[in-house]
Amino acid sequence: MYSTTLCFVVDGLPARNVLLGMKKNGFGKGKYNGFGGKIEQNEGIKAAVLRELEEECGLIAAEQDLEKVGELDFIFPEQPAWDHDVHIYIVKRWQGGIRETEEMKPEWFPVAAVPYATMWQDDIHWLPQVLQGEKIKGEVQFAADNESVRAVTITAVSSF
Ligand SMILES: Nc1[nH]c(=O)nc2c1ncn2[C@H]1C[C@H](O)[C@@H](COP(=O)(O)OP(=O)(O)OP(=O)(O)O)O1
Repeated sequence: MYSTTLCFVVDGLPARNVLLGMKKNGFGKGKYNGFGGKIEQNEGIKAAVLRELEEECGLIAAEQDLEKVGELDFIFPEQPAWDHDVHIYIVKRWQGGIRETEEMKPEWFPVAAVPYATMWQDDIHWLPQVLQGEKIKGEVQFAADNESVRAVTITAVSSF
């Protein structure tokens, strides 16, 4: 099981607007998501969050501006090599301008218009809570098509 990061850029918490990226290549291509990717060997989790944020949408933030809001395990019973966990963060303060990169095309969405139909199918089960300011932990198990959700368990947690 490998570890990844996922960072949502918001204008406050509860969020009114969230920055999502349309993934242009690789895992999750064609889906909107927060910014993130694999944590490299010997890399701290927050350092990985900041590296991926800058690589994917050009924004520069500091470790103290990152707020951990979630931890999920993604399980693919038909494709165990894809099993991974994700450390989810929110950032409300940043520097630099948003830019499209080779990996992602960023776009702001009002929270009421988050494009869940064009996102990973599990997101509707936990992202609304996160954008409201809740913290969550859980597990998502995918079906045989490695896309549909077979089972989801999400619990609210008070802190990380
Ligand atoms: N079911 C799911 N729901 C979700 O919201 N995000 C998911 C997800 N499954 C994976 N992700 C996120 C986690 C992570 O930010 C990203 C996948 O990262 P990967 O590193 O596997 O992909 P990349 O193709 O970007 O590879 P690298 O650039 O080499 O890290 O997608």
